[in-house]
Amino acid sequence: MDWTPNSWQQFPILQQPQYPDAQTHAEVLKQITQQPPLVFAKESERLKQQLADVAMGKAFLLQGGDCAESFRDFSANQIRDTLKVILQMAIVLTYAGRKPVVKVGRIAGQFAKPRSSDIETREGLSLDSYRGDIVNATDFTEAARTPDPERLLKAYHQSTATLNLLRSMVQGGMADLHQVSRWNLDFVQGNEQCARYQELARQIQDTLDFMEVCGVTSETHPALSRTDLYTSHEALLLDYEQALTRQDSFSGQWYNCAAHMLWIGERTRQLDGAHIEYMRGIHNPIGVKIGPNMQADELMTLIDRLNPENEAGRLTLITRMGADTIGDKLPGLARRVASEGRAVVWSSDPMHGNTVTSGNGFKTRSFDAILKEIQNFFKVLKAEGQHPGGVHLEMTGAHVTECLGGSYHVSEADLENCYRSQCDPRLNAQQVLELAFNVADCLR
Ligand SMILES: O=C[C@H](O)[C@H](O)COP(=O)(O)O
Ligand SMILES: C=C(OP(=O)(O)O)C(=O)O
Repeated sequence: MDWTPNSWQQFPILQQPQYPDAQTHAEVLKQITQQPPLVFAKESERLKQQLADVAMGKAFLLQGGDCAESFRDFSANQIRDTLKVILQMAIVLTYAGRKPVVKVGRIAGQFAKPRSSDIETREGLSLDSYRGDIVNATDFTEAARTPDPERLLKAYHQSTATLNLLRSMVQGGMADLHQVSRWNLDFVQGNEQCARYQELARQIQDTLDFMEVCGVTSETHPALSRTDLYTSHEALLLDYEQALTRQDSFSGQWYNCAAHMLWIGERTRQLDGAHIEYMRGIHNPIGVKIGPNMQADELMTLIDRLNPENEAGRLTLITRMGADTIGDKLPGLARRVASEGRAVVWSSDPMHGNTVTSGNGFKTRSFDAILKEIQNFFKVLKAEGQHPGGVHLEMTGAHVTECLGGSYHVSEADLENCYRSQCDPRLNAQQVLELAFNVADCLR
């Protein structure tokens, strides 16, 4: 069947808000259709080429950022801190793995959340579940939980402002390797990771000093002072994604211009569903979450639909199976993908299969389970002769206490100190750096 940006409307769809004010919803979508794109097709193609290197084992993918961006926490400092923690993790991984690290943020558009239940009930009152700031608000009142179409426009504008600042920061000097040892390490002071990071920074500085003597500086080699940071989000609200789907004037191909990379969530990847239909037609690099119930035949059909040309870099399979389940479930899938010669990036999301409720009622994840899922991911793929290509993390540069453990030993009692996530628990900056050193050990 021919694909068009709206052909998904002919297919069954899950996880969409029901807007009581349908007219305003239609008007807002029309306005978004007239807004400028956030990214260009050529940038998405460049990311696809870099992901092709990941698929071939020549680079590593780091994808991370907020569970859900929020209107409340939107600020320059928050964007800077998230970027910083992505760059720091990337430096640790680059140095350890001796391979380029492709950096993709869950940022500048990661607003919409799929939920396990459409309804939340508290003390006998049932309201719509919170679905991300792009849809409704967290307060438990009928007004706050009613989907408000104006939020689509607000999310679009916040995404553009976020991306604008990110572009300035990564091109304007913040990613300069010479800065690396000078970055304010407040967030790791006193922690054993601080000494490890400073030692790494010292080694990089030594190398840079040597290169400078040889005439290689940021001026002669701008790559030392700049980097690429790509954006990504879950393509969940298809009417919003459609409004930002544009035809490239050079190639005539369609691209989602709201982000460089989009992924399909575990809850919306039905083979005959609207999300697969939409994603098959856009030419961006795309990801799909692979939970523990995925069967090998189903996975092969999914790959055929989403990447019929077997283009390397087009498709990233993001496993999220649970630390204790991945060892049983992934080998069969990896073997089948390899035996049929499919060029995919394998990436590990160690967050979504390890969510638990703490004794004191917080939705949380333990650092140990997160690390264990990544270690098992590496173990399985190496045993199957496949490249463990990347990690996909919910993380923040802020000092939150949302995930348990790590070398600061965040305990159940600590969770209430700074639990700010509006949906799922994120790793904080210390936990990210600690995880980076552990992933680096896997890469070596
Ligand atoms: O981030 C992912 C999902 O939106 C989230 O895990 C769903 O959470 P729920 O099971 O509380 O709805
Ligand atoms: C919803 C998410 O994940 P999953 O689809 O794997 O549950 C997510 O990554 O935000």
